[in-house]
Amino acid sequence: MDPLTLQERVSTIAQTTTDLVDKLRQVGDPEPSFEHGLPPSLQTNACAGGSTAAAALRLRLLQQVDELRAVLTEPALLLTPEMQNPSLSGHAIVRLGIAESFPPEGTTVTALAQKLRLREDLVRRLLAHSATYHVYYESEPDRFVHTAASRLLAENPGMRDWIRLGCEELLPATMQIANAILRYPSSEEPKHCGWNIQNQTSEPIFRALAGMPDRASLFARAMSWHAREPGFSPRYLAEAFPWQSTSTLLDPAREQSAVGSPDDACDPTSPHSKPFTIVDMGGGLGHISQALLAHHLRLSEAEGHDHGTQQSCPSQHEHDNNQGEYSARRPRRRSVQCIVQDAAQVVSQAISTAQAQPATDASRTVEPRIEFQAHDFFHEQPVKGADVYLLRLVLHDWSDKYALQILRALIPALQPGAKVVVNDRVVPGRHEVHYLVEREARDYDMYMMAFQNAKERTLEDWTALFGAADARFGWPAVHRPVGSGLAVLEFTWEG
Ligand SMILES: C[S@@+](CC[C@H](N)C(=O)[O-])C[C@H]1O[C@@H](n2cnc3c(N)ncnc32)[C@H](O)[C@@H]1O
Repeated sequence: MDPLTLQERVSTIAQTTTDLVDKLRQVGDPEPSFEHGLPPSLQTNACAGGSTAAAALRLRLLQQVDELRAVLTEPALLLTPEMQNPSLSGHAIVRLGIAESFPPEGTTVTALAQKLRLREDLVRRLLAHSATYHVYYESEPDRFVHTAASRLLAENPGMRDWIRLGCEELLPATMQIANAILRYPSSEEPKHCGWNIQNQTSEPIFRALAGMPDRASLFARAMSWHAREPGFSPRYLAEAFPWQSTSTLLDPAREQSAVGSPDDACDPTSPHSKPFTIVDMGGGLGHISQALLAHHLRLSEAEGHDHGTQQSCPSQHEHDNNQGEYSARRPRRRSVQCIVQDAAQVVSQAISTAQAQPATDASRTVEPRIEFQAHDFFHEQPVKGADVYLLRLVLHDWSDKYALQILRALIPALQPGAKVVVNDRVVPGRHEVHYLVEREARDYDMYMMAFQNAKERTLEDWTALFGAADARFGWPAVHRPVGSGLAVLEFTWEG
């Protein structure tokens, strides 16, 4: 426990504030405000840490202010935040259509209530409650205008879906965690969790939702919005991805040799002449594979290669005549192909979504390198000998019992040196990070517990899981991109 006095806390807050303001001035950004929200240099996932110096200072300030606030709060109120939160009015504001009907220029309560055919006093009370959380601002009696938060609510359907998902599915399920544990104390079954008790069904959530199209659709929309949050951008994975089949993230010398010489790339008998194959297991609609391929194309272009596809190999004559020059050239990157696997119905949706989208230059280059394949990851992996098997936000959906089954079903496909890349949350260890950073991961751990009897994992949990699946998975290379909510763990199959 931190023994700082109030005066010391305030002094550190003042110092961090001064540093932050200086940093914003240096980059020419305005200060944050309720009206406009955060300036560009601060727009990152607060709890994942900052990708800029200003964002890191903002995170430090939030932590210091949170501690000051908590130390000044009555313990009884620390224990009952659910009794005081913006969702008390926010959910109704979303469900009743107030959020999207609120005009950009602001409105009187009377006009808004008439437009929505709602009782005026109810609309007034909902907005007034929300305004105490800086969502709307009462600029004069009975007239409200937007803040940055309410504008986001008005303009962004994904934000509204996320609020509904939280209030209608997540929170009610967490309130049944204790009942689930009492009823099934040692179960690892997905159907024995809070969500099932709340919804009085013995079907695991995703199977049950298949029979509830409206709720399934809300779930899918909210999750895909959440996945686009800055801390979940696929670019973090793309940048940390082991692009060379035998490289490690931490060993540039090996990485260099693994790229292969130009001769390797052009020798059909060399392993470097085959496309680098990524199997994106539980890859949904293929959005992560698309991002990986687009990143790889940029890498190849930056290195002056022809997208890494048709590698322009010299003729024997050119080769003989230009041996010195040729050897001095930069190594080539292998071309990349992705195989996106998911449940059959998701794969059909992925194919029809891809066909419905208008072709762009980027999609014309990326899409031929993506193949969709229906595959249940509890059954033996059909794609043998790929370079990378990617599990992004997949294993956290499953208890250890089922995560082990997924990993063991993969083993027959693995060749020595193959990578299994996990892009998932790593719950920080004790005192490893500030508690606000840990809190976010632990909040999600509670949701996973309530949903599928699943879990978020610490690094020890991840290594123990892979070790229990098979000792040949080895020790992971761990990459924690700054600003990302997810880590990249790279296990190399030692075969
Ligand atoms: C949380 S989503 C992650 C999607 C994607 N990897 C991403 O990072 O956005 C989990 C995915 O696992 C898929 N899934 C669930 N059970 C599966 C199974 N038995 N076999 C294959 N895919 C499955 C779901 O359909 C869903 O697309």
